[in-house]
Amino acid sequence: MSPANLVEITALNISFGSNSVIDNVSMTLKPGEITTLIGPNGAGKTTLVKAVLGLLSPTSGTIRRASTLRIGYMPQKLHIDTTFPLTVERFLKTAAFASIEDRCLALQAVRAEHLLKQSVHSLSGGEMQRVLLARALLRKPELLVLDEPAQGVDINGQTELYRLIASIRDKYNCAVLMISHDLHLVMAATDQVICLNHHICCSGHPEQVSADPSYIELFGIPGAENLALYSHHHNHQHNNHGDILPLSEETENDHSHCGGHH
Ligand SMILES: Nc1ncnc2c1ncn2[C@@H]1O[C@H](COP(=O)(O)OP(=O)(O)OP(=O)(O)O)[C@@H](O)[C@H]1O
Repeated sequence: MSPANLVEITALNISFGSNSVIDNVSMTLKPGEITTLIGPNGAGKTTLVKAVLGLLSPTSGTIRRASTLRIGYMPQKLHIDTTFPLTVERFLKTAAFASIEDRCLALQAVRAEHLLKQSVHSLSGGEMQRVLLARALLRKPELLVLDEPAQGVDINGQTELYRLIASIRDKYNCAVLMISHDLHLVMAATDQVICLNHHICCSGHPEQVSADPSYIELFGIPGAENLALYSHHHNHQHNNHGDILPLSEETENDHSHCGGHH
């Protein structure tokens, strides 16, 4: 396995009985790279994520993980009994062995330190997702796996959440693998898009995928137009002081670069 990769998936097949859900999928996850899985309902996105997490075994093919890989997982939704009194602080304590400092740092990273003493039952959709994200960060993950992180979050909150995910990637240099249906919102904050419909229909940088005929066939032209509208052209980068710098030829051609551009 290449030391540059955190996860290497080769010719993966997963079937449930005669139902072939994952068909010959190969992909890699690298530190500092955000990979977004898109695809229609039932395409196998959750199945693929479960396989990456080690919760499902391949029918054939291989999944190699870097030894001692630490994974932080943010579930789509967490059902907490509303009769059970639970503050954010207690909720984070139940999740992983972590010091008070770690819990505060994780909450700071998601800009939710003010919620520490609040009941989890009183949080808004966006606040709850940020607390779930903080919980995933407690493991100091090298790979962060997010299953539809913006579920139940209003449109402004969604944009902010995806920005937050990109800033967490920058800060921790972790890989991010996420499932998303918010195609137009996610495009600006992703390095690699994998369009899955059991097999990989197309993959690559957001701009490439949104122009791919198999993507347009799956999601239609309006979807593609939206993406073109929202897709982010990296025509500059920033130094550590926030000054705008022209792109070097190398970075201009490499949209998966994860340095100071936005
Ligand atoms: N444990 C299982 N046993 C049998 N079939 C399963 C199992 N898990 C998933 N499937 C089937 O595999 C297919 C893909 O499911 P999966 O949840 O991976 O899709 P998805 O792309 O995440 O869909 P959605 O966008 O609707 O969440 C579905 O037809 C589902 O019924």
